[in-house]
Amino acid sequence: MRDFNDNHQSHADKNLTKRLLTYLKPHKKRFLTAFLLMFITTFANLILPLATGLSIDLMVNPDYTFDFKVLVLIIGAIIAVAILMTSVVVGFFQQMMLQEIGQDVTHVLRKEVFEHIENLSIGQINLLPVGKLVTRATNDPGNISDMFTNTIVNLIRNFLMLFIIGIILVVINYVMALLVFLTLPLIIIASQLFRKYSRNAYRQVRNNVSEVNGFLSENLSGIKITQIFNQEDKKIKEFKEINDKLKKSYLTEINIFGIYRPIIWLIAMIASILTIYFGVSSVLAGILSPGLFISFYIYVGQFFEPIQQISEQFNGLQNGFSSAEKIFDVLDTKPDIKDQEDAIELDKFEGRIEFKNVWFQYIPDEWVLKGVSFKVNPNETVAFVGATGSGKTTILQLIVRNYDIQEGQILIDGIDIRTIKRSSLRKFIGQMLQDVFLFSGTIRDNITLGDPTITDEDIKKASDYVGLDYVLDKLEHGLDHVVLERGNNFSSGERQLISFARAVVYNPSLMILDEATANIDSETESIIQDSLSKMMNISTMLIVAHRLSTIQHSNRIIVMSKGEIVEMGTHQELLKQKGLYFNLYQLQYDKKEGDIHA
Ligand SMILES: Nc1ncnc2c1ncn2[C@@H]1O[C@H](COP(=O)(O)OP(=O)(O)OP(=O)(O)O)[C@@H](O)[C@H]1O
Repeated sequence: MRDFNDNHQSHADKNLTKRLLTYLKPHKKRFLTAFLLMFITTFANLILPLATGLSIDLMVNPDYTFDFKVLVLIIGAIIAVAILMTSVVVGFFQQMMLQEIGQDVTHVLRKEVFEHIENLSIGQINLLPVGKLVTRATNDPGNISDMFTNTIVNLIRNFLMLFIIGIILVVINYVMALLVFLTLPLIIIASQLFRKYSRNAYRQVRNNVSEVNGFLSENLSGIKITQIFNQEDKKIKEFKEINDKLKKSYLTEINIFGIYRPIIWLIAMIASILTIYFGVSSVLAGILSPGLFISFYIYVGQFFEPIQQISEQFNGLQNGFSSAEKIFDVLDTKPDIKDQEDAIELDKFEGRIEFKNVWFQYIPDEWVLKGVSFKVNPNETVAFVGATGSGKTTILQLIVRNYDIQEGQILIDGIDIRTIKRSSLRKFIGQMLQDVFLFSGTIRDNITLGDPTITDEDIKKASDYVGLDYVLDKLEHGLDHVVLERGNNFSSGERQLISFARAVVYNPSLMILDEATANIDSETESIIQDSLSKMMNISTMLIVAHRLSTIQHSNRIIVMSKGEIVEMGTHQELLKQKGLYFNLYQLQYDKKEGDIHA
């Protein structure tokens, strides 16, 4: 699967544009109105220099009386103020409309990206760097919105201005206009170079921002380990390196802009000087009126502004497109585990589980489970033991269909799990995993996960079952006690108890415990085990535990080694076999053979 690389470009621009336009569709009317308003402000701005020139000509014309000139001046001033005011007001509404559209588009894109990521399989999510995903959900929608709100409209506005000013210049004096146009090749060369270098610089900035985001998100999560192992200086040095790289790329980008803008300004100055030289000569020769010369001069100043902006806006367009590509990459990544179209809804769960010659690999050609077969009957508790990495957790992950197997079959109550709706399957399963995750919020939020149908009474019952009541009693605000990010204000055992209550409150039929009590003291552990065995709705329990005392009383113990089942039986049966389980038990309790049989 792709890792949403920051460099690749694949989508054809046409398709990309088509797809992007679908996000504008709901705002078509507002967008077109904003366009119309843009035309109004553009024309208003373009009229004034011409009006100024014509007024000057009128003022210096001896054919008109003084009173008439004053009257024209007053009316002209009123009209100019009215035009300016209208332009400001219209500009305000145009901006408001565009910004609203931009925010709506950003909002929709962020939502789509997040919803899509939520539906990817655990296997796919494990492969994605969180920092990059954060960039996909924040910076990229922002770039697209900027493209819609600023770039496209202003790009069209600038082309329009360039075109109209060009015509006005030719109409006022085509010889002088040609002189101004002679500078265009220089501008085109400068703009091409600018686009090339600025595009590279921008790409560097993006990659470096992504790298900084990724580094921060990973290292802030792992800060405890950094501190415990005294690695702060090393991490600070590493961060300094990527931070320096980011700063350098920003500075390169700023420098490119810093060079480009004065170059355009210089060319504009050359054009202005030529205009003054030839303009004054033309006025003195009587070919051009003083007023139109001034209009021409102002228009020349205005002519170079859009030229400079167009190059920069092309970059904005490119940024928007490249962000769109990356977002669509995420959105086009199909979840690799999906419900079949005719997937069925489980209406009850009796508790039968069967693995039939299951082969599974996370990575091609690295088999983690090699032909695993076993059966679990209703009301049984089955434990999995074995060395680290032997495949115990993998078996549990497959039962909840976090991954699909490559060969064999997994049956739940005799039904292949690939034909059952995942949500329906998980409804019956309570999972207590090795890595407990708590969300920031309250204890109540963490147990109910926002499900309004779970009452405080349900929570109390679940808490009593798992021994969380002792923890809650100590807290002044009980269930409303605040849980900090990742549950950092609780001990590991307390965190396990909270997530235990979360698993139990949903009344699961199958309970999966993966090292669920590893951080809980033996006394609480036995209370929990007792309670779980009394819970009426739990028919089947699957346990992975390294502490063998935890699983001794299971109906069956399955011993795993290197992805295969090597032994199966009750605690006593396995001890008698004197195989791997016997060795594990001996190692753990440091007991002599005679003691074990006793
Ligand atoms: N997401 C993954 N991607 C690739 N390989 C994985 C992944 N998860 C686990 N593995 C590999 O699969 C093998 C079995 O892992 P599993 O977690 O099932 O072991 P386990 O028996 O539960 O170990 P432990 O007792 O340490 O929890 C290991 O070699 C592990 O490296």
